[in-house]
Amino acid sequence: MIRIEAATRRYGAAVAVDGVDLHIAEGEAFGLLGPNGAGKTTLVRMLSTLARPDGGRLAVGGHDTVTQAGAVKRLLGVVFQENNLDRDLSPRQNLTFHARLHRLDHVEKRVAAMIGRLGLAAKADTPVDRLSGGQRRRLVIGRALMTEPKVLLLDEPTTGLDPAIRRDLWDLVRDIRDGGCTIVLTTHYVEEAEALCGRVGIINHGRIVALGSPEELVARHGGPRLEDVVVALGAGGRE
Ligand SMILES: Nc1ncnc2c1ncn2[C@@H]1O[C@H](COP(=O)(O)OP(=O)(O)OP(=O)(O)O)[C@@H](O)[C@H]1O
Repeated sequence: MIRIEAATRRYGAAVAVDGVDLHIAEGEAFGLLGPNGAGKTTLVRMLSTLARPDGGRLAVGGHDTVTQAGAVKRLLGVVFQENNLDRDLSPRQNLTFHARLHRLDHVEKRVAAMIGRLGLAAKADTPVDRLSGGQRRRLVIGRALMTEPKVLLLDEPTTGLDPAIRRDLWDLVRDIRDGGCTIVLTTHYVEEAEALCGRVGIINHGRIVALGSPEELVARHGGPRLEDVVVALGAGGRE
């Protein structure tokens, strides 16, 4: 579903992503794990067509992210770190606006179903301003799901949330994964990658320094936990 070949992106003299090769199969939940500045967001921005690679190529569903950006975008749901919701509007209004923008049919029904799925029925008509951080995050993810994407890109979906709320969001991500959507998620949190991802790439200084299932990485690099592997590979920084 996703093929990344020798992808490179520079900012001035700094290399944010440095020759990354990565294939992600349909239905996989893949985690990109690494410290601040490792290149995770840049890689996700390239996949989402927002940033062009300086070298190499990236393809989603067989479509090139540069020359076939429109086709790529139709397959994608993207959630970046900033919530960028309209804070004066309610969840229902935010989702309805998004659905109309994408010319979806049966908007009212779709929006009601999504609000139920997100567990936001009690807050459906409350301005976003008055929702908790966790509820806002759910809403942003739900908004990205409105178009029924084949691939969901989640850039640090739980950063800044407290642990209990983070676990609530994990349930939502598991539900999306179990529905067959391919997921690429970036995270600082080792336990998040272990909880959600069948395969993990550890990224540091723009390079993938280890790749495999959490269990494989622990076995290959000496555990006892994935966290030890991350630290051993020198990618251990956390917020
Ligand atoms: N627009 C930009 N202009 C200049 N440098 C940038 C830009 N975006 C990213 N960088 C640099 O590229 C490198 C990789 O950044 P990136 O945001 O991809 O890392 P990250 O792993 O997502 O980090 P974080 O966990 O902090 O979000 C960093 O050194 C960063 O300073």
